[in-house]
Amino acid sequence: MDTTQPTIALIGHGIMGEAILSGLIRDGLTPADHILAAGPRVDRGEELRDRYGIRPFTDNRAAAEQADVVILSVKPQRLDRVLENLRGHIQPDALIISIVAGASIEKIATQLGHSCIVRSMPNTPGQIGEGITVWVPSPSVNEEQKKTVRQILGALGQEIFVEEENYLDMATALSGTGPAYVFLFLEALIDAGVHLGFPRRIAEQLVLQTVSGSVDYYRRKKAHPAALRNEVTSPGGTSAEAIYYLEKAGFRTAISRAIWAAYERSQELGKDKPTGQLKENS
Ligand SMILES: NC(=O)C1=CN([C@@H]2O[C@H](COP(=O)(O)OP(=O)(O)OC[C@H]3O[C@@H](n4cnc5c(N)ncnc54)[C@H](OP(=O)(O)O)[C@@H]3O)[C@@H](O)[C@H]2O)C=CC1
Ligand SMILES: O=C(O)[C@@H]1CCC=N1
Repeated sequence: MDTTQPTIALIGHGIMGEAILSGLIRDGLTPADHILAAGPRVDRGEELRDRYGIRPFTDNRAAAEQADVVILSVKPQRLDRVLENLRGHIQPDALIISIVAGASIEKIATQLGHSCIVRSMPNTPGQIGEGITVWVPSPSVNEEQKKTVRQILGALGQEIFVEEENYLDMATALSGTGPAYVFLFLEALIDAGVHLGFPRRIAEQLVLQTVSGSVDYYRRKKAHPAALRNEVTSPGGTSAEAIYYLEKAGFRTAISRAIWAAYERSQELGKDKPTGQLKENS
């Protein structure tokens, strides 16, 4: 094992944990034997070892004790127990990177008894290096460590450094949760195509290329989305008719309210005892 390379421990090796470790290996940033992936299921650890060559652990402490960088990638509801268990088992100069929705730097620092923390919010397209991550460091993260953070998070795609932690709850609502909105929209369009009478395969092809083509067009034209929408919207035409119905159904308001709800939920998840209560009529 090359001792000059940092050792990275992932505490939680689910969807996002795998996205991070696969990105690190794919980009040649970390040799697989420097990645320790901890989680309760032996079969999952073995699956990741066989697929990537990483070192699996079922004991979080054993992994964290050896690591220069500890990445917290468990569900928010598991975090309290995990932090309590890890307290006193982190190297004094280790860097902690959390991707846990809602969990504040202060909460992690207090529960872990460690001050060098980065809070981040990636998203699932990071699994193919096409994600975006927003991150904020605690004051004790030094410049060298910030470089390390950029490299690690860069393995998931783009990364954006921010200085205000409140942006993290906002990013959780917009980009962290964002793929869920996009997939729901894709699903709704495909189902509408099938409802019209298209075979599903053709509806999927039409929707996928329309959405990806529109995104690429927007990226290249650098025009306001409303200007590009107007290009499609002839007076008295089909687009004007469809958009009238979407606006009448409260399309924009529904999206805006959904994102505010996700933002508030992210703030709630950071509280000591996050609940799973559904807020009816809100
Ligand atoms: N999914 C997403 O789109 C995004 C998620 N996040 C954040 O990433 C974090 C992980 O989410 P995600 O990867 O989706 O969730 P997963 O459920 O896929 O992964 C969580 C992993 O943690 C493991 N685990 C459970 N308990 C412990 C424990 N005590 N110690 C160590 N590992 C444990 C689970 O094992 P087992 O399955 O055996 O229980 C599982 O492998 C969350 O905090 C979430 O907020 C951030 C951005 C995007
Ligand atoms: O639903 C969730 O809690 C996570 C956080 C970001 C995306 N999904």
